[in-house]
Amino acid sequence: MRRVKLPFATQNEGKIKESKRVLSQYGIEVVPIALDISEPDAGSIEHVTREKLRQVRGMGVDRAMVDDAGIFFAAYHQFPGVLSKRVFQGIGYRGVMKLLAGETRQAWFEGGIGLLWDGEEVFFSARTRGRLLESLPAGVTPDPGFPFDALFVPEGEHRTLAEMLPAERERFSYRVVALKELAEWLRRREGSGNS
Ligand SMILES: O=c1[nH]c(=O)c2ncn([C@@H]3O[C@H](COP(=O)(O)OP(=O)(O)OP(=O)(O)O)[C@@H](O)[C@H]3O)c2[nH]1
Repeated sequence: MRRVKLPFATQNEGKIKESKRVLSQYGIEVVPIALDISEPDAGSIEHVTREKLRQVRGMGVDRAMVDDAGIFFAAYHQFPGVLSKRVFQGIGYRGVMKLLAGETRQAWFEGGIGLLWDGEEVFFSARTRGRLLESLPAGVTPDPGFPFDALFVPEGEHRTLAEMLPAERERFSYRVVALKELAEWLRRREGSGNS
């Protein structure tokens, strides 16, 4: 596939780093763009992702990617989900620990990626299951954009996502799964006839 530029409408540094790393392997150059998008505070990840895409389209952009993601605690119903950012900003690790005291630690991440490509809209999604530790492991400095990575141990692992190198983390990242699907879609779309 010839190199393509993919504008990414996000303010989250963690999402930018992860998507650049994955998509550069496919010849896709992620270019962050700052757009003023207001996020609905209810509904599914797919609903919020599609709503972000709708707003981007409304700004006259014809090629862009958006990402919406969140963590879901098995102890609660669809929570915090699309509210993950706001809930964490409000209650921090101390509040999360209180919410989960005496409850199942099972949790999953769910992420949606929306692609707007020459007027066409495509949605990709994936999940990663795991559990949340009862406290932050010693020596881990949480990434402000990905605070739950510091507590989240994916199924089949004993380390948190934050303790893994980026390349190791790829095996467990729902975002990477969705990004790879997006890359394959773009390869099919842009691939033929190009070097
Ligand atoms: O530990 C984490 N590892 C991840 O991989 C991850 N992905 C999402 N999240 C959390 O869920 C919120 C979603 O927020 P979100 O999708 O609304 O994004 P955001 O507002 O940060 O950026 P934007 O893309 O909307 O500009 C984020 O703030 C984080 O708290 C993650 N936490």
